[in-house]
Amino acid sequence: MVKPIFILNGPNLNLLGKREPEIYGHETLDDLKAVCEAKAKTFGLGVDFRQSNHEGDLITWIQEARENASGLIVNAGALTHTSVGLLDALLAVPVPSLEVHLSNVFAREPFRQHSYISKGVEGVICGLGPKGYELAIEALAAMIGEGGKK
Ligand SMILES: O=C(O)[C@]1(O)C[C@H](CCCOc2ccccc2)[C@@H](O)[C@H](O)C1
Repeated sequence: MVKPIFILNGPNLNLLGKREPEIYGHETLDDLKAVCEAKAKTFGLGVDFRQSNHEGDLITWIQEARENASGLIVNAGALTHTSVGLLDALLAVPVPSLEVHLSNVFAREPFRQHSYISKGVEGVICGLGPKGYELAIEALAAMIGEGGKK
């Protein structure tokens, strides 16, 4: 049995669809979960989709992914721009990992244009909304199929 893809979402992503639709779209987090589950199913993969407003939860879940995930997608929210703890956790993950952002962070405020966590993943997708999550799942499916180790 192939282990699921962990999809971990950080602070304030529980507000998706409720505020700032001009930046983050109208889809709710539940809508995004459904999109991810449907996409993963086309590759015969399951999804473990989580969200927390707490850095420690995300660190614990990334550590859990070491043994229990076939791949990892992280949208760390604002912690992207602050957290060495998340980077250290990601550096210890042996499975393929990708960073995703709904918005094009490079077209926004300067402080959003640096990621502490990008050094801990294989690749980054940003600016494509929920499609970015779908593309990340497609990429992970290919990476997992190629042997799946970082
Ligand atoms: O574009 C992304 O996915 C971000 O990770 C979203 C973060 C924000 C999380 C969502 O925050 C919301 C706030 C209000 C309404 C909806 C979402 C932001 O801090 C990053 O720079 C880029």
